[in-house]
Amino acid sequence: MTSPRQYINGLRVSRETQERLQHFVHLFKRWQASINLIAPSTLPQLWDRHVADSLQIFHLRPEPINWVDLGSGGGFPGVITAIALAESGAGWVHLIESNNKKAAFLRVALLETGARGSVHPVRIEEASKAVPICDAISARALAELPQLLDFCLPWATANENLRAYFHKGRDYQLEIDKARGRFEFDLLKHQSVIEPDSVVLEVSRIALLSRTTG
Ligand SMILES: C[S@@+](CC[C@H](N)C(=O)[O-])C[C@H]1O[C@@H](n2cnc3c(N)ncnc32)[C@H](O)[C@@H]1O
Repeated sequence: MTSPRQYINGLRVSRETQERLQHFVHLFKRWQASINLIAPSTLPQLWDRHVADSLQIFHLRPEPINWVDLGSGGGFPGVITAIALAESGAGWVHLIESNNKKAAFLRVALLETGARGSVHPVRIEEASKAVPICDAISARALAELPQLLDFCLPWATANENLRAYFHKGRDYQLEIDKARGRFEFDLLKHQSVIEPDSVVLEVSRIALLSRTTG
């Protein structure tokens, strides 16, 4: 897919959101020429592989809430979620990205698309000091599930209704099994609308069992 349309991989998108997404893609391509925001080989599939993949998360939880996106990189899914929220005029996405060049891009992208979000150029391990409470966490292409759950703990402790959304590839069951050894959590698996083998894991009631690996 090379241009936005009303349905992006079956996910409905309003004209206003389409226009903001189109502007984001335009900016993204300009910045990608000078800093590596994504693997260059995936640039031709920017809409399907990155934008639509990110939109899946918003479609699972479209109500205006306080999000934290860990390791936002070039803005997937954090900026896309912040753009999707813009129409409602409520809710907010906190983008956590420690790389200064990427953080600079994210700031420009949020500003120029009128998205509802802000950038925190800090390590994830420190981020709950800047954003102590949230309703939802997302992370894509960042780490295996046990590490992601570890990152979520400060927010899960502060809000027992926290839900986290993680894009995962075909080896997701292996990661779930590893995580079960260290954490208690409830889990829903959503089949990806982009990649047949992939899922979005929705995790809630996250609690640490043990810090040791046995
Ligand atoms: C592989 S990229 C994925 C980016 C984006 N989520 C995506 O799906 O395209 C991981 C990003 O997380 C950031 N990152 C990794 N570890 C981090 C940490 N501990 N604190 C803050 N950012 C981190 C990196 O700088 C990088 O931009």
